Amino acid sequence: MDIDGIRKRIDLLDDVLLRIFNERARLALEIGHLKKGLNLPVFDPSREKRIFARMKDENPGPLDSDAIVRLFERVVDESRRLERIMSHADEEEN
Ligand SMILES: C=C(O[C@@H]1C=C(C(=O)O)C=C[C@H]1O)C(=O)O
Repeated sequence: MDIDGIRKRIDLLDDVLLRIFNERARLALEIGHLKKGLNLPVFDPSREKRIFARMKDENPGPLDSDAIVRLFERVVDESRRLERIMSHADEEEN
């Protein structure tokens, strides 16, 4: 396949990633609301460790383990950021 053809396939995958990143963030926000109601902290390091370990175990490559962890750290970092923004917005409303 030529470069344009491969780029079209990448664009389609990027569309899927965009949807999935946002769906994941929505679920993290739901958890954020529940944790707030239960007075639990946003950051759950043991849960994050389990996510990274599972993704390393399931990783088929060619990305190596370090790359997978870096990518998931970024994704999880953004969910935490969103949870905090939501949590502060709730506080300002009340
Ligand atoms: C969504 C949660 O909040 C945070 C974000 C996580 C994630 O994006 O998967 C995991 C743990 C928490 O630090 C959670 O506690 O599950």
